[in-house]
Parts: sequence; structure tokens; C-alpha cells
Amino acid sequence: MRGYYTADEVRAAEAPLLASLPDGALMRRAAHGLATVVAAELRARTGGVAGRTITVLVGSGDNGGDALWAGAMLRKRGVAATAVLLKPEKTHAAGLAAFTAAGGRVAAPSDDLGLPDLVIDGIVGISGRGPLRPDAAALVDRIEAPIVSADLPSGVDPDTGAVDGPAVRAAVTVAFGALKPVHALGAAHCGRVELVRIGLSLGDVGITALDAADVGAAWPVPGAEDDKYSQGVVGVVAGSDGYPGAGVLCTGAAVTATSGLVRYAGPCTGEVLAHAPEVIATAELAKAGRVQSWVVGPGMGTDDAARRTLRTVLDADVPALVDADGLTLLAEDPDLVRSRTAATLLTPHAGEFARLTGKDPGPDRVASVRALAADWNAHVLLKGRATVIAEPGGRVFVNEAGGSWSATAGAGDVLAGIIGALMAAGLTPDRAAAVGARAHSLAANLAARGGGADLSAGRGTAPISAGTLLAHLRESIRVLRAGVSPEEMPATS
Ligand SMILES: NC(=O)C1=CN([C@@H]2O[C@H](COP(=O)(O)OP(=O)(O)OC[C@H]3O[C@@H](n4cnc5c(N)ncnc54)[C@H](OP(=O)(O)O)[C@@H]3O)[C@@H](O)[C@H]2O)[C@@H](O)CC1
Ligand SMILES: [K+]
Repeated sequence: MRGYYTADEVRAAEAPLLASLPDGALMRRAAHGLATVVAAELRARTGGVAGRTITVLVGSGDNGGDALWAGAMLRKRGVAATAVLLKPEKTHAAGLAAFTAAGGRVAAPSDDLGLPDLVIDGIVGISGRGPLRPDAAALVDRIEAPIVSADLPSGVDPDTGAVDGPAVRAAVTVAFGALKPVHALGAAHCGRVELVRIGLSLGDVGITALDAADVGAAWPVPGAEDDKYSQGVVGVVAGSDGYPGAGVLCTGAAVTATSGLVRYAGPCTGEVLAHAPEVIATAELAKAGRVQSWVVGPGMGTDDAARRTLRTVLDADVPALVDADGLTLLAEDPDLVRSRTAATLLTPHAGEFARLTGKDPGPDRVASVRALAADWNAHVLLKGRATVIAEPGGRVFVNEAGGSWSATAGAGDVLAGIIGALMAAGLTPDRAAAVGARAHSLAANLAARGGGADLSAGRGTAPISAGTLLAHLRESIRVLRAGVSPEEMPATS
């Protein structure tokens, strides 16, 4: 499990170290980690370190200091380095002195910067707010070389990952001391993230992500004493005459996710059974039989009959996942959820979120999801490249998908089926959501690459459908249960 610490949490963890260590020691630790990553990147991209060229973009704070110290360290390894000072009068003095003493060249933003092999982004770190200012934006706009960002890509909000204008798009981001929310919520701007440990003692964390090993360990599989009932039975209410596919995909995902038993109640029994004959299917909800969790909503429609069905499902005292059309119906009647004693998981995309709350999730998606979870006393999963999951008490899981392949019709129906099956197996809804989201995103990435656990093997990618995602779900679970995901983030020491 990895934690993502807000700028305030990082500052609080830094304070005792700054007080106890010699002046500048912490910054030099960070800079050493940055220089190590830059050197490795130079070697990987150009075949060597000495004789290569870098440009260091320097803002007005300690982030610029990190970049200058790293530049000085790289100078000592024979790298030609030029620092561009955006605010010369506020440049980190000790960092600049070390840089120039090591033979680094200083340039103004208007100078011709040539074609460096790499650029270090030290414009702004955890004190950054809002997009790049115009002078920094114009400078970054001229950069063609790959960028290694110090701590975080400048212009992206450290705590929310929001991008509201010009921002650095890094090839690699070197996080100092701790991962910050930007590294998950703004992952597309971070590139590969490397964590450099600088000795921070970090406290409790509010935002976490599950590693492959956590997901694999949590995945329910039958034990020696299990039968088909004891593993948890999930009931699926999905699909309609107009949208039978939602029933097929949702039920198919539930069947694939766990080994127990899946029940289906709805008008698409023929289609569902044609694709998954092991399902116990009935057209009448009243005859569905006992379940340990319900999934309700995908493709079910929003007419009066659907409303009655939703009410009946939510009247049952078992955990329930509400998705898609179910959410549209709930927007008119939140008390259906608030009055429940069993747990409820809502799985909106941004549009459905706006339907539920009257407003878009906005730039601070974590805060918005937490607020909805607290207000409705429900667990909430907000879909996106970074899926955000909150329980009513405020604990948050985030799942950075590592790609956007699952932005395809029907992928949400698959996700609902997976999570519903995990809830039936006894996982709490937020944990089921985090575990399921991870398997879902890995299945999408595997599908795009045509299978095979080595996602970096350069086999190329192709668009996927929800059907191909579902077809790769079992392989995804297998990879996760093996404990090593090909997407796992490497960390330097
Ligand atoms: N303390 C330590 O020993 C260690 C610190 N560490 C490092 O320090 C970093 C935090 O440094 P920091 O707090 O000095 O601020 P930082 O993020 O560099 O910003 C500087 C100033 O930029 C400005 N600004 C704001 N937004 C902006 C924007 N959008 N575009 C342009 N400019 C913008 C704003 O100043 P303003 O211009 O508003 O006066 C702001 O005050 C941290 O991320 C890590 O890298 C590590 O080395 C570990 C050891
Ligand atoms: K930066």
C-alpha cells in the first residue's frame, strides 16, 4: 500500500528534520536523488553521462534549489549544465553558488538555450498554486527535450492534480520524501514517478493506493472448506430490452471475478445465459433468491418499473452497488440510500456525480468525493483516469489506471460486476472498489497490448472494447495474485 501526502503533511514531516539536520542537508539529499535519476535517464537515452548537456529551469523557491544542487552534482560527473533563472533576485542562493562553483552556466529566459539532452524542471514544487505563470509557460513552451521534474510537474496542483492552464508534462518525476496526491491524480503530467527517500517520518495518511501485492492478497479464492454459497453470492440487476449488453457484461464480470455463485434478475435472462450458462437467472426479482450483495443499475432504464426495482433492491439489508441508471434514479430520491443500514457503494462518472450533487466534481476530486460520501453516508467511487474512492469516514483510495483504455462503452458495467462480486465475498465496499478498480485497469492495459504480463515489451497497443477488457480480467487477476504487476512503480532508495 502506498500513501499520498498533501503539501501540508510533507511540510509537517520535514520540520523536525530541518531543525535537527545541518543547514541544507535535506535539500542535498533530495538533490542527490534527483541527480541520480537524471544521470540514469541520460545514460538510458544517450548512452552516457559525461559530455551530455542539461538545462535547469529554476523558479523562486526551494524547488529551484533542489534543481540547482542536482545540476552542480551532475557538473561533477562531466555534464554541461545551464541554469535558466526565472526570478534571479529570488533564486536559492546556496544552490546557485554551488552550481556556478561547479562550472554551471547561468542564462536568462530569453537566451538561446540550444538543444539539451534533458531538462530539469525546478520551477515550482509543493508551494506551487495554479498553472505556470506566463514567463514560465513561455519558457516551457520552447522546450523540446524530455523533462525530469523535481518533486512534481510545475503547474499541476500538488494536492489535487488539477491542471488549469499551462503546466509541465514530464517524462519522469522525482518525488522527494513522499508521494503527493499529484503523483496519482495528475499522473498523466508526471510520466514515470520515482520516489527518493530523504528520511521523512510520515504520519497517518488520508489517501492511499493498493499495490499489486495488496490486491492479489485481498482477492477472494475458494478455501478448503468452501462451497459455492460460502464464498458469497452476488445478485445482478442490469440490462433492459434496449440494453441487454449491460446485463451480459455486468454478469459476465461477476462470474469471472470470483468463484462462488452469481444470480441475475431482469429481462435479459436469454442473453445473459447465452454468455454465462453458470448464472442462475430469473426475470422476476422476487424469485432471485438470497444474495450477499446486489449490483443494480447498469442499462436498467429509468422508468417507473426500474424505480420500483431499485427500491426493492435497496430495501434488502445487504451491501449494494448502485451504478448508471440506478444513480440517475437515486438523484431524485437520495433517502433511498441515506435510510439504509447496510452499506451502499455509488459508482458515478463525472456526469452522474453532477446529477447526484448538483455540481461537477471540480478540480478537487478527492474533496468532492469525500463530501458526497459523508453527505449520503455511502461509499463512493468516482470514475476517471485516476479513480477516487471514499468511505463515509473520509478514508480515500485512489487507483491511477496507467492509461485510458477503459474509456470505452460498457467498461463501467464490467467494473460494477467485479466490485459487486468482491462485496459479496465480504470485502468492505471501498476496499472492494479499490481492489476491483485495480484489476479492471490492469485488464484494460493487458487487453490493449493483446495480453502478456510484460506491458513494457513494446508489442504495441490497439483500442479495446468492454468485451475484450472482460476477456482479459482473469489474466489480470492472475498477474495481481502473483504479486508483481508490470505497472508497479519503481522506487529508488
Ligand atoms: N525545505 C527543504 O529543506 C526541502 C524542500 N524541498 C523542496 O522544496 C520544495 C518546496 O519549496 P518552497 O516551499 O520554497 O516553494 P516552491 O514550491 O519551490 O515554490 C516557490 C515559489 O514559487 C512561486 N509560485 C507559486 N506558484 C507558482 C506558479 N504556478 N508558477 C510560478 N511560480 C509559482 C511562489 O512564490 P511567489 O512568486 O508567489 O512569491 C512560491 O513560493 C519542495 O517541492 C521540494 O522540491 C526538498 O528539497 C526537501 C527539502
Ligand atoms: K518542479
